Amino acid sequence: MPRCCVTGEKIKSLERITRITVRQLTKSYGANPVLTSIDLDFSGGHVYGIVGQNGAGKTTLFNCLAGLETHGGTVIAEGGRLKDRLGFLQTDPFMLPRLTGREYLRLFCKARAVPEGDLDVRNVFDLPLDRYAQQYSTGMKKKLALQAILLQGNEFFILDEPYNGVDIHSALLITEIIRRLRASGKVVLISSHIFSTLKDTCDVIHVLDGGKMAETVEKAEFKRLEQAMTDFAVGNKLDALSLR
Ligand SMILES: Nc1ncnc2c1ncn2[C@@H]1O[C@H](COP(=O)(O)OP(=O)(O)OP(=O)(O)O)[C@@H](O)[C@H]1O
Repeated sequence: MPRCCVTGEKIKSLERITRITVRQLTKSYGANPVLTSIDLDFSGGHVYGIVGQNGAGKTTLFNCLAGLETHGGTVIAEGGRLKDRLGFLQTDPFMLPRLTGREYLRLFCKARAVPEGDLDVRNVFDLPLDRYAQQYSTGMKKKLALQAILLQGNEFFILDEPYNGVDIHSALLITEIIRRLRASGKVVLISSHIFSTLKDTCDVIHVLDGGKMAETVEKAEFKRLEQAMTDFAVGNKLDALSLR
């Protein structure tokens, strides 16, 4: 049967994002270059970390990959249309007023035409689903937004600071979720300002510096990267405080 005749549901199950290729991605705000000639390769079953100082361009890169910003260069996905298979957890997820957590999850499921199932059973973060999501705490909003993109069954996950604001149990759960996404062949891209969270989950860490990809580090080299970052961050700055 030709692919175009299969029902929408079946087409979805055939699609699998196996590889994403980013070439010469460039972004400027006015005359201000923010990302310069970024080349990246992502493949299924891998977790990629992005680190960089505040303002290095991580969120801008994510917005470009998610199609929320115009940019130069190309983002090519093999195996399906990226925007139909992308789950983007933003740093501060936006919640519409007067929408409960349950309605938020339903909206995301409807948007992808996937069954929502029993949301109380699937409420892995124990969120108060019948409260207005806008009134959730920072960590609760983050967990609700993550839950929503997981329910959608996406193939490519961009997690912008997924641990930001969440409690210790949720952080442990998120780490396990990321491991399982990798095990089931998904592509996961994470940014975090806490090195240990990346060390635990990533296969590769990309270092973004002033909008340029400065370094790509494999797992075997994470310790060296952590030490280099610590040396750079601390240096002799604390001498002035006479801390020992
Ligand atoms: N809409 C915008 N208009 C103009 N400049 C912007 C805009 N969004 C971001 N920038 C600039 O682009 C640069 C990169 O910002 P971005 O938010 O991508 O950095 P980041 O690495 O995610 O930082 P952080 O770690 O603080 O979240 C910064 O200099 C920022 O001021």
